[in-house]
Amino acid sequence: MPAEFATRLSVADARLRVLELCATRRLPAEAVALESALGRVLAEDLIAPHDQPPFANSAMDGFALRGEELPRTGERAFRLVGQVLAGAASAPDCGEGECVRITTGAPLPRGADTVVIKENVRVEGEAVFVSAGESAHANVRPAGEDYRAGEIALRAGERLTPARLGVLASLGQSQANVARLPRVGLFVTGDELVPPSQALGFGQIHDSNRYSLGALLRQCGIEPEPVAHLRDDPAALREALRAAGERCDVVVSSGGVSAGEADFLPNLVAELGKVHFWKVRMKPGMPMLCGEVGRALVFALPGNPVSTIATFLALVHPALTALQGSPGTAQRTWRARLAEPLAKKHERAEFLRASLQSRDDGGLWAKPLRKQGSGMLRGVAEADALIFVPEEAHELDAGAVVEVLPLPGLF
Ligand SMILES: Nc1nc2c(c(=O)[nH]1)N[C@H]1C(S)=C(S)[C@@H](COP(=O)(O)OP(=O)(O)OC[C@H]3O[C@@H](n4cnc5c(N)ncnc54)[C@H](O)[C@@H]3O)O[C@H]1N2
Ligand code: MOO
Repeated sequence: MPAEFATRLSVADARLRVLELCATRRLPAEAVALESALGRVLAEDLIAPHDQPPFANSAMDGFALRGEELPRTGERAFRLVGQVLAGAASAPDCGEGECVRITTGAPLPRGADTVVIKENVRVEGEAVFVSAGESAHANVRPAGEDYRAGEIALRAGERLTPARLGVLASLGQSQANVARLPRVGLFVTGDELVPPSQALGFGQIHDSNRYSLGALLRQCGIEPEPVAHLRDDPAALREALRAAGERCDVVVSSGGVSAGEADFLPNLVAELGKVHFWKVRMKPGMPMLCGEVGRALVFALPGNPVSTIATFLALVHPALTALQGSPGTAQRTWRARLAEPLAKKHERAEFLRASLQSRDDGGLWAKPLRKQGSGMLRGVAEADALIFVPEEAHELDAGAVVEVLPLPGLF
């Protein structure tokens, strides 16, 4: 195994290295219909091609008139000269002493600058009586009050949420220019693994990482290639890695990356491509490896089910978003207070499984769960978030502010 790769990196350094690697591998843009663009990352700024709203319009159902003519005392009658409903082909003008019946969203008639809601007037034939107390310019939405033509409405790197898809549509876009999704190959390795549908023989366990990892990828909007189960056989692993390196942008694997007699992946990645780093000072997940084979970035994650999830969240998720040009939510820092004191003996950073509680005083509190073993899925299954305990923190009091990484699907 060649020695020229970094090892035992801090989580922060590993993340920086991953982001550097992704910066040189940005995925190209493609046009996608809005219906399919949820969760995708914009590849270019969207400049508003027109004002939004495109014309001044009424915010309420009522009567459009000239605000300067509103009575200061008593009431005043306005002559009703017509109506304009949302979607009408034209609107009558509003002259002195006149008013026009208007509905929400309808263009404001020329001459009018104010809408009085229908609940506040009395209509007698052609006369509309308005009392004192109304405000000039009320209930009018000026053209461009939301977005002005020419301004940046959405920025490259922003993930398309339901509201942002609405913005694109409201500005006349039927497609979004987004980064292509990474093609991800997913391997689970290990002779002990059998599918959940198969009865367990001696020393066998059901393969759970295939489902956890597949679901984590789907929550990133990525449908992985059909998952390959590889035996702990160097020839099979070599061929699978080599082939995946030709067609994938990213390869994610679980298992076979530590120090055991059947842990072949580090040597194979070094042989077929390059190891960027192996081992990160985190618990769980220390043995993870990042390298490249062919055109694919390779993330070989430790097989312990919790280690697999923690390393995915800490380092693979940021990579997947960075490849698409998004700073990503993984980089967003959430803070909470510790619901109970913590003691950590080792020198690695720790990702503790925790439940989150949003208390009445507005504070967010994180309570570590009891099952913290890296093979104990129950800990993550019952958790809302991972508490990040930095390397240097050994004793933390209840109430201490800590960084938390919400598990996908929580927000
Ligand atoms: N002598 C040492 N032993 C170990 C070290 C070490 O540094 N020196 N590191 C330990 C740590 S920490 C971890 S984490 C594991 C990681 O090992 P591997 O990545 O090589 O993974 P495996 O040995 O293949 O599996 C570990 C564990 O996880 C189970 N597993 C594997 N794949 C799946 C799956 N798809 N679904 C469910 N469970 C899976 C597997 O049966 C093992 O129990 O190594 C420690 N050892
Ligand atoms: O790092 Mo291992 O993931 O502690 O069990």
